[in-house]
This record gives sequence, structure tokens and C-alpha cells, in this order.
Amino acid sequence: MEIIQVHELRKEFRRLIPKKGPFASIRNLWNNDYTVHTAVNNISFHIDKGELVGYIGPNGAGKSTSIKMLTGILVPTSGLIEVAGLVPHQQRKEHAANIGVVFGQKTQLWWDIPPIESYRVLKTIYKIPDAVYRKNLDRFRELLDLHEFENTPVRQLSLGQRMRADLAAALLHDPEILFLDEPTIGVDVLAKEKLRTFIREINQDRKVTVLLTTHDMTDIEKLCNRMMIIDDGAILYDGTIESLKNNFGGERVLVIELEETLNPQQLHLPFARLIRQEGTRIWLSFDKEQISASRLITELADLHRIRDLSVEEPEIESIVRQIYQSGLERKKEGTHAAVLDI
Ligand SMILES: Nc1ncnc2c1ncn2[C@@H]1O[C@H](COP(=O)(O)OP(=O)(O)OP(=O)(O)O)[C@@H](O)[C@H]1O
Repeated sequence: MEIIQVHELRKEFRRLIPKKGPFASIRNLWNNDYTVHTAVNNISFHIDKGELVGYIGPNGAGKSTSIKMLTGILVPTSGLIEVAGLVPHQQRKEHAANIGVVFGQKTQLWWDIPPIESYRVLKTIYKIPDAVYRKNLDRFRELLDLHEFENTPVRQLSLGQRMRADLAAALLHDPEILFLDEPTIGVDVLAKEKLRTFIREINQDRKVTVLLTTHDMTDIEKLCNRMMIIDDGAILYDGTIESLKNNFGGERVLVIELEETLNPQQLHLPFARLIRQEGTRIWLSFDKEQISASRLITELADLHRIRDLSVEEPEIESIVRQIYQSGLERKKEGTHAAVLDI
């Protein structure tokens, strides 16, 4: 069942062209010269209830602008959005009851008071029944170790603690959908793991639909089945991580432990390229379209004595880098915004 529907969504921002020369600051007060910048360029997608979708793209791609439209903070220039049957910017109050939002760069908690005090205020704002509030708070204390810092003013919390406090705040009222904009930014490895476990848990146990923007590909690999890649306001890829690897993964790497050390001239490598050698261990790159891993291994085993081997998966980070790069090249050529075929 579709819970988020986006059709031909567009957001343009007007940017002032500043006047230069004498009395510029005064002349700018009456300046009406603008350029129009398209931050989100007619994107369409839908998300089913219970999905956990990664939304990634380079800096300035349009991720935050999309999230702000989906949460009702920004009004689209054109296009349609429906989230749980509501139009976010038109039905803001009802919409707020259905969604939770965490912006990694900016806390929603009151800076000078402890999180627990903010939670009490949110309980009143969202009219959360006592039993629901207590049940949720207990659960979040357990999953996010809130008790360690819930009585400390937010300004004194570490980034990881602040993010955990923010996540709990966003979910106290049992929303159906959670929008996370860079929830792991600047957080150390252990704290990231804790946040990921929590996000996975609320998605699987509570069936909360999650849309997550991040620059950390490990977040995507560990949490999401589906990802959307946006660049320059257009969606370049929408599909599973597996199909991304299969379609854009290109070369695979086969790591072989030989019985003896051979110099490169002694190696016979059909359909493979030697990319690294350390003693008896060699790394071979091969194109899976040309030869399957099992066939390559059989051929190599006929030619060399092999002690051990493994096939390395292409790293998602490098695939995504290539996709950003090709988007950049198309932009330079003036042919940007073509959606990649998958
Ligand atoms: N209020 C605004 N006024 C003018 N331009 C804006 C405004 N907000 C965003 N933009 C522009 O729209 C484009 C998309 O910005 P957005 O913040 O959505 O990118 P992003 O993908 O979230 O980037 P990042 O990963 O750096 O957070 C950028 O070129 C940005 O400069």
C-alpha cells in the first residue's frame, strides 16, 4: 500500500542578483533582479507502507528541499505530494500528527532544558495519552539509553546523545512515517551503530515507514533495501541496492591464494587482470558480463595450484561515486537529467 506519493514535484528558489558599485547596499533594498534556481526538478516516486528507503545525492542535490516539501515546511512550486492521504503543506496540523522528523544538523529540542522536559511539552502539544507516552518513553529509554542523559540540558549533550534524544522526540507520538535528514552526521562509529539498530527496530517492529537521507553509504547498506539517488534535482536511480550492484557494479574482484609465489609473467589469466600481488596472494579484476566467477575459477584452477579464494563484492560507495561522476559529466555536456536505465 502506497503511503507516500510524489508526482512531478518541483521547487524553484529565487536568488537575488546583488547590485555592485556605489551605494550597492542601499540600492539592493529596492533590487528586484532575480535568477531562478530549480532545486527539485519534476521528480516522481512512491513509497509503500513499511519501506525503509535511502535518499542520497551529492551536496546541493535537492535532498533536504524534497524532505522539507514532504514534511510541509516548504510549499512546492508545482507537482503533487500526498503523504498518508494528506497534502503536507495544505494540511500541516493533521500531517504533523502522522510524521516524525529528525534533521541531523538542527535539533528540535529546546536547547536550554533537558530532553525529558522537552518530551513533556511535546506530550501536551501532540496530546499523547499518558499510557502511550509512558510506554514509548520506557521503550526508548531501553533502546537508546536515554536515562544516561535525559536530565542534562541539550546544550551539554554530545552529538550522538543529542541525536538519540531527537529520535525519541520524533517518535513519542507514534507517527506512521519518519523522515530522517542525515541522522548519523558527525557521530562516532559506536553511536552510529546504536542509531542504526534503533532505526531498524522501529521500522521492523512498529512498521514505521522511513525515508532517510545520508552521505554515509554504510547507513544505506545496513538499513535500506531500496535507494533513490538524486542529483541536480533529478532522480538518477530508484531501485534495490542489489540491482545497483548488478547493473553498475562493473568489475568484480577475485582474491586467490596460490600454493607458490609466481611472478606476473608466469601467471596465465584468461579474462582477468592482475590488479595487486602480495606474495602468494593475488587480486584479479574481471567483468562478470564476460565470464562468471565459477567459470573463471575453474579455468584458473586448471592452470595454477590454488590454496584458497574469495570473490569481493563491488563497494557501493565506489558505484555511487561513479554515478555522481557521470551525472557531473553529463551536466558539463549540457545533457543532464537523463534517468539511468535499470
Ligand atoms: N532557501 C533557499 N534559497 C535559495 N536556494 C536554496 C534554498 N534552499 C536550498 N537552495 C538550493 O537548492 C539546492 C538544493 O539544496 P538542498 O539543501 O536541497 O540540497 P541537499 O541535497 O540537501 O544538499 P546537502 O547534502 O549539502 O545537504 C542547492 O543548490 C541550494 O543552494
